[in-house]
Amino acid sequence: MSAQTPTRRLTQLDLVKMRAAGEKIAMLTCYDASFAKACEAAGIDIILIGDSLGMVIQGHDSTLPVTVEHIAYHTASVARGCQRPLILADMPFGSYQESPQVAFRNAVPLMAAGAQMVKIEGGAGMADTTRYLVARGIPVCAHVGLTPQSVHQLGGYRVQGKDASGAAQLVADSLAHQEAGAAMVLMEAVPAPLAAEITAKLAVPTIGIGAGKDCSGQVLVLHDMLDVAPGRKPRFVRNFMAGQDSIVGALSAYAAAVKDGSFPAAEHCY
Ligand SMILES: Nc1nc(=O)c2c([nH]1)NC[C@@H]1CN(c3ccc(C(=O)N[C@@H](CCC(=O)O)C(=O)O)cc3)CN21
Ligand SMILES: CC(C)C(=O)C(=O)O
Ligand SMILES: [Mg+2]
Repeated sequence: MSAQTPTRRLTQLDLVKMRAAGEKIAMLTCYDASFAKACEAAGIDIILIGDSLGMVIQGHDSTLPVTVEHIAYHTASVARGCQRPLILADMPFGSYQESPQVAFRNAVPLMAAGAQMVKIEGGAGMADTTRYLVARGIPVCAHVGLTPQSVHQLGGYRVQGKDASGAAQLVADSLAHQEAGAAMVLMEAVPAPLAAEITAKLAVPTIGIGAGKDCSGQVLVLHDMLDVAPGRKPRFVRNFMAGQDSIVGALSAYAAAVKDGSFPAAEHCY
């Protein structure tokens, strides 16, 4: 954007235009106002207030203990810190699975806190919830593939869609959410060729994390790509702090690498 362009929040319509224009969408998780300001300075398009905050902020070993109140608190903090990025809030474990009605009730405080879209995990079985929220004015991003809130059912944080039936299921899951009105589909830890096939089949933008370079955009967990904590990281993480002397520099390097297609490289893919 030029300096003259008035700053306003990106909307789901802007994401559709970006996909159509072939401009990659750069998304990052973020949980507070100061980092939101840094994300904005770096040209990040979408900020996700992820339930990964349960792990990187709260120190739990899964995302399951995160509540609607936690996400709302961090969403309000992020919203105060930036003007341009689209604000996407995760619906946490237990806040939407029971029924579409419960999902709507719990999406309300997230939208009131400043979210423009909410994200729910799950396949075709959650499409009716997407439909219910969308019919009531709440844009939805569907999160398919590796769905961390189901870690105990999946038997760990494992790559999804590796065999033919798993791949067919992921295609069906993504199409079901699009048909139900999802504005965006996020795919986590799926083979790159499968994510490319799904992106080609869908009209809505797709966001990948460990899903190859052919998605419409990419997302990473902020603390992972800044290499805040030592230790083993998922294959899809790249340390963008390396060679940078500031946080905004690292975030800008990430945005640039997403936009020019150099991230993710083959070494980050399944
Ligand atoms: N800090 C952080 N980063 C994340 O990306 C993240 C979270 N937390 N919390 C919620 C989930 C959990 N995530 C994870 C965690 C580990 C792997 C992982 O290590 N995967 C193996 C793949 C194993 C296989 O081949 O099936 C890998 O080696 O990448 C993937 C996603 C992604 N999300
Ligand atoms: C890893 C991303 C996609 C997420 O859902 C989160 O940060 O909670
Ligand atoms: Mg999440």
